[in-house]
Amino acid sequence: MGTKNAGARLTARMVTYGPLCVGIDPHPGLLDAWGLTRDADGLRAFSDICVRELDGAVAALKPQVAFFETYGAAGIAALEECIAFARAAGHFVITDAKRGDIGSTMAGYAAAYLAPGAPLESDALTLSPYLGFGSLAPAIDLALQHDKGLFVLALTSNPEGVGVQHARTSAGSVAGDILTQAHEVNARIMAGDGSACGPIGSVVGATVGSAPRDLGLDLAAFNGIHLAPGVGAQGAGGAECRDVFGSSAMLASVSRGVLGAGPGQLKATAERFVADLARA
Ligand SMILES: O=C(O)c1cc(=O)[nH]c(=O)n1[C@@H]1O[C@H](COP(=O)(O)O)[C@@H](O)[C@H]1O
Repeated sequence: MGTKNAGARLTARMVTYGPLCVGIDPHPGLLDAWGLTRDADGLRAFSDICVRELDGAVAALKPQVAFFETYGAAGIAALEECIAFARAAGHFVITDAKRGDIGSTMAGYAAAYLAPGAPLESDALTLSPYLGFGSLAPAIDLALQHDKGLFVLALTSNPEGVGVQHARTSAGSVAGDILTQAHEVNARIMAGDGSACGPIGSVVGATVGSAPRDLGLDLAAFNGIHLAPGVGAQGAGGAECRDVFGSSAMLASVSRGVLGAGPGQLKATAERFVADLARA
């Protein structure tokens, strides 16, 4: 194990570049708008532009696998190239696959994205804990073994998540239980490596408004990074991030809000989001 866990490494990047992650989400309409083809060549060109223009501008890049899977094997090959190129350029890559399964199947997903040398090896992976937080154990074990990061869905940015995530449990709420269990894993790792932040982050949408308060959650007490999608196209900005997260360690995630600006404008647009977050 290295000297700094993935959460601590990402924290250092957030200090250097600001708390912004840009999603590489090659929507078909964006491929059209960028003058690219709706195929693997288009995905490859789209990814290259994102990686090059956002070099030295953001703490992390987050390729969303769905937009690559659409094109089958050729799309997955483009995703492999996207991740490898971004990591080689020095980016911290959070692959957004929202994986969640059980036992050996979960282990398979984890190996795909977190094992050193795997074709899709990333710095971190998004996970869905809605088959039970404990079902994520194979991914957690592999992530800890190889100093990778995980982002576990807690309070997602979409309104449909409420019915599941706000459900009450004996200890509080489903989302609260997920944060608690992630916190416990982080505490163990931080005790071992002396870091101020653990490798298991959460996903809490910047659009969730008063939900954390309503559920009695103290996001600032969490010992990992909150990945906060919902900024930009889904309506949240710096002010909403401040209201939801206060002084928490928060990494705002924007896809269309940056990508919509088009080639040549990605860096300047990302910098405007960083400035808005800094003001808030
Ligand atoms: O895990 C995510 O990144 C995620 C979680 C969530 O609660 N909401 C959410 O929108 N996302 C992802 O964040 C991105 C949001 O894209 P934009 O709405 O275009 O900024 C998409 O790739 C979503 O899949």
